[in-house]
Amino acid sequence: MDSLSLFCTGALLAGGLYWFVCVLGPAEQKGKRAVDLSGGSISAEKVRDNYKQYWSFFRRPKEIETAEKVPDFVDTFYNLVTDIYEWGWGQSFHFSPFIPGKSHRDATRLHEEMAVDLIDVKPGDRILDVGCGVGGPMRAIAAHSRAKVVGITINDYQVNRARMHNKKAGLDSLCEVVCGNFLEMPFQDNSFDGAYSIEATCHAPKLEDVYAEVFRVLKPGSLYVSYEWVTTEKYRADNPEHVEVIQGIERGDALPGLRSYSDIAEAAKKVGFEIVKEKDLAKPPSLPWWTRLKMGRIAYWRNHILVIVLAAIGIAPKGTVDVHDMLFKTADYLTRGGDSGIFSPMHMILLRKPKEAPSKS
Ligand SMILES: C=C(CC[C@@H](C)[C@H]1CC[C@H]2C3=CC[C@H]4[C@H](C)[C@@H](O)CC[C@]4(C)[C@H]3CC[C@]12C)C(C)C
Ligand SMILES: C[S@@+](CC[C@H](N)C(=O)[O-])C[C@H]1O[C@@H](n2cnc3c(N)ncnc32)[C@H](O)[C@@H]1O
Repeated sequence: MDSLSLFCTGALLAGGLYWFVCVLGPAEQKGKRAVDLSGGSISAEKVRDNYKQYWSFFRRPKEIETAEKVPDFVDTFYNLVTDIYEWGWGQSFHFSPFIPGKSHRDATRLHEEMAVDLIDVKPGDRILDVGCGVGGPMRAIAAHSRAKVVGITINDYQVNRARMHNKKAGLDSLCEVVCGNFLEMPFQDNSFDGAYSIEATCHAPKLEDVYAEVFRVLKPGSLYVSYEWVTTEKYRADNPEHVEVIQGIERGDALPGLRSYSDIAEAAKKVGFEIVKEKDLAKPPSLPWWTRLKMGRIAYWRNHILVIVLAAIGIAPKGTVDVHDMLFKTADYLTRGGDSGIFSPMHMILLRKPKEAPSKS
């Protein structure tokens, strides 16, 4: 081979690699590139060990049942997955029903705006985002309602990402992000005009505990809406396939145990909320929320090859391949949960803190 053909072959290979990594790599809603994948606040060399530690929670079920350990385990999970989520999904870490003729981005935004419309918020009100991720919903909701949104997340890497995105979007005067545990929130009693949680309270070992905290910080008379992950009325605990799917969802999404749809209102009433409305937003006429996951399978294969290559050449932390593999399998369990109708990630409950405390007789 003469030097000209050698040069051309080299240039072609380099161009191909650039295209594969930098053009195909980024997510639909850009925020992260494959070459920037990290282990969140975990140093690159510790990602694999933390991944193993994450799995050990499931090998010793007694530990995961120990409620105090759950927030740490959830924090580790989000260190491992936050960059991959942003890269492959965008800045909103939740699902939404498919809407014909609308992009995923628009369908996501509409699902978020519905939450704030339900809690009847006025410009200037102070509202709480319980489990805010990197703030995709918070920014959409602040821009739509002009309310001041305070988000809380257990994961400090997400706090930094969310603050950076808020600034970039010019919404940092409306959006504030706090690192903390939603089971013991660093906020005063009766200090919010409304609250919402989008696919976040499923990480609480006991739903009553997080609902009680939201109840405490809300002003009397104000509203709270939550989109809950639940098993539906179609779930049968004696069907091995159902059990496999639900356990697969729990393991791949850091859940201490999925709740039944019928437990949600009970938990809310126990802490003092009035139930205003309850509806599974995944039910017809809504179109499947899992379409995007199902359609994305080819892209996820490509992503997997990319992650293997990047880890092999030392750009991505070694354990990223294991984490990506776990998510790949999780996507399949979620799709099966959706197809069979035994699982919903959007069981909506709208609650009011009564204007007056119930009288003690
Ligand atoms: C509410 C939660 C998270 C919900 C979703 C945002 C995420 C659940 C599963 C995730 C993904 C699965 C497959 C990944 C794919 C293999 C990768 O190449 C690109 C990212 C994925 C699509 C990733 C994106 C986010 C999810 C859809 C839980 C945790 C309570
Ligand atoms: C699936 S993400 C959803 C994020 C956001 N609501 C969205 O839709 O983009 C769940 C969020 O809940 C947060 N979370 C889970 N357990 C928590 C806890 N105990 N305290 C505070 N945040 C928690 C996670 O850190 C993460 O930000």
